[in-house]
Amino acid sequence: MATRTLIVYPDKDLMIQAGARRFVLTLLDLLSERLPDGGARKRVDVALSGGSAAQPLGLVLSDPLATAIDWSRVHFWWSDERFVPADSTDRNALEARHLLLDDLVADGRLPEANIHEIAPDVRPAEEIAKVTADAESVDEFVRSAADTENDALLDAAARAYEDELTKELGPEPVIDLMILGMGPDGHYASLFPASSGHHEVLVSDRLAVGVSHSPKMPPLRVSLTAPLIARSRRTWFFAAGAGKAESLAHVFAGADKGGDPEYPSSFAGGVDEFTWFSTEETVVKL
Ligand SMILES: O=C1O[C@H](COP(=O)(O)O)[C@@H](O)[C@H](O)[C@H]1O
Repeated sequence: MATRTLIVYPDKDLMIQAGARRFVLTLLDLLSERLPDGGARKRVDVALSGGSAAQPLGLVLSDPLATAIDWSRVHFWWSDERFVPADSTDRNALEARHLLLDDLVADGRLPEANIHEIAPDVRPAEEIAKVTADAESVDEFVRSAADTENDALLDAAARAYEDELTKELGPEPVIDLMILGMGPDGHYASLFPASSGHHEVLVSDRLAVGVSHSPKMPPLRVSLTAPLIARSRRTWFFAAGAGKAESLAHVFAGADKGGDPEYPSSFAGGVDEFTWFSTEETVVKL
């Protein structure tokens, strides 16, 4: 495991700009890397996240070095996804498509087949609205029927993603560059604190899991699991804002003790690199 490195910028804007440059240069380097046998690396697998960790993507194409990237050898995955319809603005994949991927696909640089999205919710809108309401019903029978339906769909989506990961990357998939964000409660991907009733961060026998009743909206999600995230070659965290200062301190303290389910980001890591990018106001409690 790589030792944790912390980089603290004066503000979020600089963190995002530096993140975009670092992303371009890292992709270029990974694609140009010579393997021990002298051969070239065939592909680079990147996992994206939503929210602030996605923001650098919007600046990538303005970097002059971006034209040197052979995007046909880059594959995109997600650390987590909101289980909503494909055209919902809540989709992390849609956000990344708008920020970067659509342009690359449109001009033929990135094959659509290199974009590995987690399945969306394909139920009709009225059915989603009804099941969503039922899942919050005071009637336990109604609530349990809604949960059963949602959980089955989430599990099917998680298993389909596991199948795609193993089909593409073998039985022990490893992501080359894992890009994560940390929420103010210390969650990463869609792995939430234990006190919110969630224990998915402790799941060790799956590559991806379904998450229902997420404490952050929308309530249905699919997430990569902690062991898969922790064995990524390079892992980057983006965490900015005074509202994340308390959690960041707990996450670092938890990580030093092997992980704290109350602050799930404490379970993350990287094999060759593990770097946190943050801002002055976010590190005040460290
Ligand atoms: O809901 C989510 O939140 C986390 C953190 O988002 P941030 O905007 O506070 O950085 C994000 O990394 C994850 O992908 C997303 O689904």
